[in-house]
Amino acid sequence: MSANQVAEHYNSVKQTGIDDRKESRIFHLRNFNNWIKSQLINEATNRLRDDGVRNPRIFDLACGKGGDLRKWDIARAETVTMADIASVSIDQAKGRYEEMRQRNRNRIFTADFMVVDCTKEDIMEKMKDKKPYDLTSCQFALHYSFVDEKSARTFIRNAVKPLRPGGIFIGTLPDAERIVWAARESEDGEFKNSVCSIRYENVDELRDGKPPLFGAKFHFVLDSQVNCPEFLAYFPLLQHLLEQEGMELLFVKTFPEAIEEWKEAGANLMGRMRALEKYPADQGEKLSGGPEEYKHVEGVGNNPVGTLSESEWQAVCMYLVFAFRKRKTPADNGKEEENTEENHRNERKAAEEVDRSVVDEAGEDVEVKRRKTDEDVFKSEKTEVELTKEV
Ligand SMILES: C[S@@+](CC[C@H](N)C(=O)[O-])C[C@H]1O[C@@H](n2cnc3c(N)ncnc32)[C@H](O)[C@@H]1O
Repeated sequence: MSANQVAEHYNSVKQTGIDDRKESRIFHLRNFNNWIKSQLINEATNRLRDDGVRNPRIFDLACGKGGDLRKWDIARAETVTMADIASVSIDQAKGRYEEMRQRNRNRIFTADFMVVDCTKEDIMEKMKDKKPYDLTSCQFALHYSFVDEKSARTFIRNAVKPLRPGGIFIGTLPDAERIVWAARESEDGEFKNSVCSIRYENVDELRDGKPPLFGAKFHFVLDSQVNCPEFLAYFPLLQHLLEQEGMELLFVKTFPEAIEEWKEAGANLMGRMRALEKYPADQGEKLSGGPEEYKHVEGVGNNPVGTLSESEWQAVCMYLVFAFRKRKTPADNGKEEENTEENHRNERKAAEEVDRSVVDEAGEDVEVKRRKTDEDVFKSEKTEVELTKEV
């Protein structure tokens, strides 16, 4: 499985229209994943504001078709560099950006687009603008690089090298421990429900209890769309590799933990993004799954709640969010001291802005209903990190 095959796969994925997306069995799951990304970006940009950065410089690594462009506008980005291995995706991202720029009459961040294999090339050599970045975001993509150690290390270096000291690296990725647990629960290494299936390729590795740290291949099919093979990225290993690149962990959460943390602050946005499905459905509307998918909310009677079908929830439980910060050297800290007065002024301005945006927000209130089976999500495997020397 080479990076070229990943590019070929993503280049051949058909772009879907809004109507197709609405009809999809996983309409709410997709919206939900977008909500998680929005909350994560929000959390990171709030931390940057605390550092006095109001218009962050952003590197969107493995940006795909530019699905996060609007989020960068909301984050008041100064500039965004978008990189992906799939040239067709980069063309679509450019097209979307141009549309946004025209709609906003040029009052939008500047953007730069690059087709690049981040497991092989040095991104810094390709970047036109060498000024350091405040935030790198890598959504649902980092794990592809875990095909082997060299690729993973190169990808990770590319993610963090462009950051300034104090800069933040955020991302989402499949939760390796959860996936191994789900595959082990099944007889043939395949977990399956009505929206997704996850098959671990080498079942013997699971039986031996030792999937490899790199090259642990699995196949994820979502809503019948076959994806290219993916690789487990054990979080303790990822953390170890990032620490070697001068990063420190801010947080890691499973998606269910992230929901618990962000559901109040993000409730309005959740309503607007239609991240949850209304149960019971309005008259004339259909639920996206069969009745067996909503047993956990059967008791709500006529008081509608926001929820996800059981199968979508199981898919949600397969992911993690994380954030790391680039460590500052004593010299960097000295520079920060000199700017303290300016930082305070910026912080006050930013606080006023946050207050205003809260007042501006209008949207349906939603209630997040958790499932009884949540506890299952936190079962984990012990991971040992044994690595070869620097590649
Ligand atoms: C699941 S998509 C996620 C896209 C986007 N980040 C999002 O959240 O919608 C994974 C992306 O990773 C990109 N990718 C995979 N391997 C890559 C590599 N070696 N270098 C750059 N991009 C890569 C793919 O082309 C694809 O666009």
